[in-house]
Amino acid sequence: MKLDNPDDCVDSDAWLGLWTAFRTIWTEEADRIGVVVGCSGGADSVALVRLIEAARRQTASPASLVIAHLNHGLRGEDSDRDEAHVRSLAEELGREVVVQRQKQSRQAPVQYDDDPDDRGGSGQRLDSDEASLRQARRRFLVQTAKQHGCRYIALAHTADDQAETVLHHVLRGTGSAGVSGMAISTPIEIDFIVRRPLLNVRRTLVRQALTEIRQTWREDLSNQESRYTRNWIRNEILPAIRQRLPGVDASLIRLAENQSQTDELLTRFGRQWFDAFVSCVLGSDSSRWLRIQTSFDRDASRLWKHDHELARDRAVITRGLQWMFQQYQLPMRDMTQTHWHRLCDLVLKPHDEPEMRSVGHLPGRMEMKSELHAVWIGPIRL
Ligand SMILES: Nc1ncnc2c1ncn2[C@@H]1O[C@H](COP(=O)(O)OP(=O)(O)OP(=O)(O)O)[C@@H](O)[C@H]1O
Repeated sequence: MKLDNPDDCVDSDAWLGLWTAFRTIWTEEADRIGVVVGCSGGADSVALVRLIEAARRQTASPASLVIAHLNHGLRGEDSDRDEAHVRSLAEELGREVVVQRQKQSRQAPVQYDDDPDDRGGSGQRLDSDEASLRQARRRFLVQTAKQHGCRYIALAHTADDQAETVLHHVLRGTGSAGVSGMAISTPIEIDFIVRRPLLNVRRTLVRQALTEIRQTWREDLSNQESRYTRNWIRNEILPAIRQRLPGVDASLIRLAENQSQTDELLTRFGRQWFDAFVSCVLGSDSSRWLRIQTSFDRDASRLWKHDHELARDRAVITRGLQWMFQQYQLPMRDMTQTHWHRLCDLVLKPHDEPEMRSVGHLPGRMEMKSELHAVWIGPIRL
């Protein structure tokens, strides 16, 4: 069966169902934008490559589609077979493939704004190993997008991944952002957008569709082991809950949708708060400091003058501070609830003397200072 065009697969109900769900998110506008697709060789990402390829051909779009695979090399020959599978898929489609073999050295974790699994604490060591792999993939995908002039990075997360993510966050303890799960579109590193066009699709539909169109994929057998908390939730916890509450996945997904609406609103206020109250100041030794205005006397904060309560709302300030950390790429991974509370308290109640005083440290060897009408954080390297 030829797979270049979705019309070639009309005899597959599952493929058509998958194509329709994909097309509600991946519009014709998306066809005109260069994309890097992260492909592990697994069912979901193989399907995503096929779908984006079909969309490109349907609209005869010349925009690039780069297939990117990071070979972590953790499963010996099995990893090499995954890589070979991705290479042969790219060759069959006549698309460029970028493969990188990961060096087996530990790199310092880097926080990415949109990775919900990276929010809210360190968790167990194994889980943080898994988070490091995910971060290495993100670094690689962003780098590939930069090198190929692509704006989109497409990932194949499904509705099942969303349900697992939300439950994982709830069990581990999370803020509102964690309960929102993953978004269909998230900006990353200013110039790029992570797209998740399969986020409303169930994993079973993907597999059924691939089987019907006779497209093979690689099965990562290590996913069946429950060593990682994420796999344990996928393999043991969710199936056990489903036996008694068959609608659990839908409930978790709905919870994420509802929460993300509230969360968007909070982020909007948080950004406005940041714009009104935060400025970056060059220190005497050419280091930089962030100055957080705590009074309403600047022109920029006029917006907030008529709504003092909102400007002093803890949730808004905390979100504004988190936005500030993202904008200046400050190390957020090691920030605990206690750090956020401490910062928030300082902003709400700075010292009432005019002299600046050091009032503690933050992760990443940063210092907090407080004075009348302002809190300072730094030094930071830009
Ligand atoms: N080794 C990899 N190289 C490039 N991209 C990857 C790699 N592993 C995963 N991705 C991308 O990141 C997404 C999320 O990763 P995750 O580990 O949750 O997926 P997965 O279980 O490997 O699923 P699948 O490959 O079936 O999509 C994948 O859907 C895929 O788009």
